[in-house]
Amino acid sequence: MIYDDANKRWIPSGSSSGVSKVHIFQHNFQNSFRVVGRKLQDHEVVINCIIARSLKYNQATPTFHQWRDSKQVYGLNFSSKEDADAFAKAMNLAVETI
Ligand SMILES: CC(=O)N[C@@H](Cc1ccccc1Cl)C(=O)N1CC[C@@H]2C=C[C@H]3CC[C@@H](C(=O)N4CC[C@@H]5C=C[C@H]6CC[C@@H](C(=O)O)N6C(=O)[C@H]54)N3C(=O)[C@H]21
Repeated sequence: MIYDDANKRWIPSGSSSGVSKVHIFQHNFQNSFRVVGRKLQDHEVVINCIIARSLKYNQATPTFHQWRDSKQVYGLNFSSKEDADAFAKAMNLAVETI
């Protein structure tokens, strides 16, 4: 999800709401990481953002985590606490590695 600051509400990122698979890719040579999320149904890319060293990852609830970059705030509504924990672990590891 993306936070629509103008209208003070969360909106599904991408063309419609739906379940996506979210990965963290490591770029070997540039020691950089990128979060990419794609809709399960049609593979639409719904999130694609670089993880910066300064990223602060906020676990607002056990299944809703969020972070911001210079442009916007990203939110992930996880389908399970286990998924949320696994993603948070990978995200924090990525931020520490940069
Ligand atoms: C200092 C700073 O930037 N602070 C950020 C957080 C942050 C801290 C440290 C580093 C990075 C970040 Cl990002 C910040 O405060 N932001 C980021 C934008 C977000 C917007 C709204 C308000 C409304 C209340 C709260 C919220 O979003 N919350 C509560 C749990 C709740 C859970 C599910 C998601 C699902 C969709 C929506 C809903 O339920 O309908 N929703 C929610 O409603 C979800 N909040 C926030 O959370 C707000």
